Amino acid sequence: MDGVVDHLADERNKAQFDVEEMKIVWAGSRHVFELSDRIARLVASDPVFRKDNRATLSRKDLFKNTLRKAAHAWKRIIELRLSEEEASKLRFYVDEAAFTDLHWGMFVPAIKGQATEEQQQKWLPLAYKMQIIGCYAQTELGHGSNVQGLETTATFDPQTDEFDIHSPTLTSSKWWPGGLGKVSTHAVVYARLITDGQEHGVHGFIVQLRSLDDHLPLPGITIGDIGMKFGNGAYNTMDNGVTRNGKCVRSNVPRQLIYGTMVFVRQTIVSDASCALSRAVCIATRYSAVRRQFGSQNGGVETQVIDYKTQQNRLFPLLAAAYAFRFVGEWLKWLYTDVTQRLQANDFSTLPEAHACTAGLKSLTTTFTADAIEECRKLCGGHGYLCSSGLPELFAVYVPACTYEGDNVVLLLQVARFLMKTVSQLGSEKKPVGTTAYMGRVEHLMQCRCSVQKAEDWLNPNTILEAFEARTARMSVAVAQKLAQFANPEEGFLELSPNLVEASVAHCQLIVVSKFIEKLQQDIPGKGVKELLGMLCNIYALNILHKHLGDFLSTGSITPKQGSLANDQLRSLYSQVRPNAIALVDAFNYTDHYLGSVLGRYDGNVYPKLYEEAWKDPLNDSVVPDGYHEYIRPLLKNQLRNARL
Ligand SMILES: CCCCCCCCCCCCCCC/C=C/C(=O)SCCNC(=O)CCNC(=O)[C@H](O)C(C)(C)COP(=O)(O)OP(=O)(O)OC[C@H]1O[C@@H](n2cnc3c(N)ncnc32)[C@H](O)[C@@H]1OP(=O)(O)O
Ligand SMILES: Cc1cc2nc3c(=O)[nH]c(=O)nc-3n(C[C@H](O)[C@H](O)[C@H](O)COP(=O)(O)OP(=O)(O)OC[C@H]3O[C@@H](n4cnc5c(N)ncnc54)[C@H](O)[C@@H]3O)c2cc1C
Repeated sequence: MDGVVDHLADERNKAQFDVEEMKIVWAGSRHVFELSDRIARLVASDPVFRKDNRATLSRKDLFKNTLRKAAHAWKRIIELRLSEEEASKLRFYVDEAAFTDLHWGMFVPAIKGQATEEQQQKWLPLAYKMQIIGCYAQTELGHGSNVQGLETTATFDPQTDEFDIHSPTLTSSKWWPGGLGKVSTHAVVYARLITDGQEHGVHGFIVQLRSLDDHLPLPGITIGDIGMKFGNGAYNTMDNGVTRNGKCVRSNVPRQLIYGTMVFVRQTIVSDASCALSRAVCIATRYSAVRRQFGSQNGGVETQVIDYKTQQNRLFPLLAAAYAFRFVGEWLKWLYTDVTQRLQANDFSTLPEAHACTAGLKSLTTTFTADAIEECRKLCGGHGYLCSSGLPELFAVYVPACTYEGDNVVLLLQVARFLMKTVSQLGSEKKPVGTTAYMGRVEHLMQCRCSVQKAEDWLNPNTILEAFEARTARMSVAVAQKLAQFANPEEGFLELSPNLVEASVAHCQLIVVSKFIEKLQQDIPGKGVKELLGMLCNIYALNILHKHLGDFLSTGSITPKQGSLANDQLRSLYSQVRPNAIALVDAFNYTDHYLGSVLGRYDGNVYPKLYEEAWKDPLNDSVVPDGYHEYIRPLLKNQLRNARL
């Protein structure tokens, strides 16, 4: 900030906690903080990684530009001998959806998680050196959610010792895989395995798609891009592909390990949610402190919009959620590491819980984040609608996260199956453990009474936890009792699916709240850091309680009076967080390059930069627009009408 006026300096001076220490908490460790900081600055200072022109480029130019950036990123990774961790941070800060996301995020993990030792030795070195580029080809035109409904077949031919991958119908074309359309040379293709005329369900196969010499599709394979997607720029940097037919290489994988890749990717999506959410919140918070409307007395300054309680009521729960998702993401990473170690030792016992947690939290955090980005746009008023605010593009890139890697409702129904199984086993030998351990106290939770008598009582973490546990246990038991009335359980499951989804949401919210509370039990250094995190935890929990008051009241988990007291406490928490708001978003340590927003600039110098940015639009290249002579001038001169007379 040397030599630059900091318009947010007063705000930064108000902070009541140690921002530098909060940066470490947010990053996860001092090591990660220092590494991220160094790589973020490296990317921000490199002109090739410029991204402020994305919204105005044509699809072809946009895509070529993405290829250029990906190639440059790889060059820098090699030149600087970056570690895997540094390289992945570099791709993160380049901040452009690209084929590399699928290569590193799905193709490599799928091989690592599903291929045999021999296959890994063959394919991983090629993939690590990017001598082959891979994608993940599961979804078809006709089926995405229903994986068992995929139509592509892989028939083993003992004569040639090969699998013949065949898409017999239009609907069996692979449709959506990122990177498939124009770039990938290889894919992990999911197909129904057939040997000796017998079917063995869906398996993954490594298939070469394109020649490594001239990039042309191999014989029998038709490939292309599926067309423009939502939003200009945004996800259109990605070539989502369609492909049909194909001869094949060889592979075969242990059935259950296919699930491991989905568990892994969903876990990473939860961590990514906190990044996208914190980014939107950072923009909206800084701008809310810069923007002033109304309230001026005798010609004095107007009120900063962040001081309006309605603005705080919309913004601060999103800020709190960004931190909450960060911590639940950390925990989920631990859970994933644990389940992976067990899977390697052929222990599948914790897979159902890992599946339920990753599926449920992926659904909860992405739905919330997509809605929150849009709310942040509205929090920025009219200027939020400008591409230079960064929010429209962020929304367009982010919103498909609610669909990819499992539609969010379909995933909540998976959680519901797990919950219903847990409830049905209550009272048996099998005790609920992990995230469902609270069900072990179901008798208490069905009849306990919330003890809150005054607003401050809601600051007690045990009180919050018990209210959330009671709500979830009661909703789950109620729907399980309704299910039991159906002669056919599958029919009952379909009929009651909206109630089941609601119980799943409650369960997932409970997980997030409980992991935030657990985080606060750790030793957290730095003046005021733990106190601020405690406030955010309470805001996250009490805001959910307020938004889902119907659940809490109808289950009798709290009384209407206690609901009202929770709301009073929320307002008081907003006042306490207010002076710390800017510092809390500074703790994300985002560069202006990464934020990509004039409204969210670190220095708060919004108006001159908005003005400057507007002049850069290609429409302003000429004062008189193209088309004036054909269409505007004749109108103004009434020439068309005169011609008719
Ligand atoms: C501003 C600029 C910003 C720029 C940012 C740039 C960054 C952007 C980067 C973005 C990159 C994003 C890349 C996106 C890539 C997307 C990839 C994809 O989408 S890949 C395709 C993913 N597809 C799915 O997820 C399909 C969803 N469907 C399923 O997962 C399953 O089929 C199902 C969960 C719906 C289950 O179906 P069902 O037929 O009912 O069950 P099954 O027979 O399959 O299984 C029965 C049994 O298994 C258990 N199960 C199911 N799944 C799992 C699992 N994953 N792990 C463990 N166990 C699982 C299930 O519970 C059943 O158990 P049971 O005990 O029998 O009850
Ligand atoms: C940007 C993007 C990138 C993608 N990248 C990849 C990729 O790299 N590789 C890949 O293989 N795939 C990819 N996909 C595909 C993605 O995984 C699927 O679109 C996703 O799994 C959802 O499946 P679907 O499209 O079949 O939705 P559908 O299942 O057709 O969903 C349509 C509607 O039906 C509802 N529904 C479906 N089943 C049920 C049910 N049982 N009960 C109640 N409601 C139900 C859903 O909630 C939804 O509202 C990508 C998709 C997008 C948008």
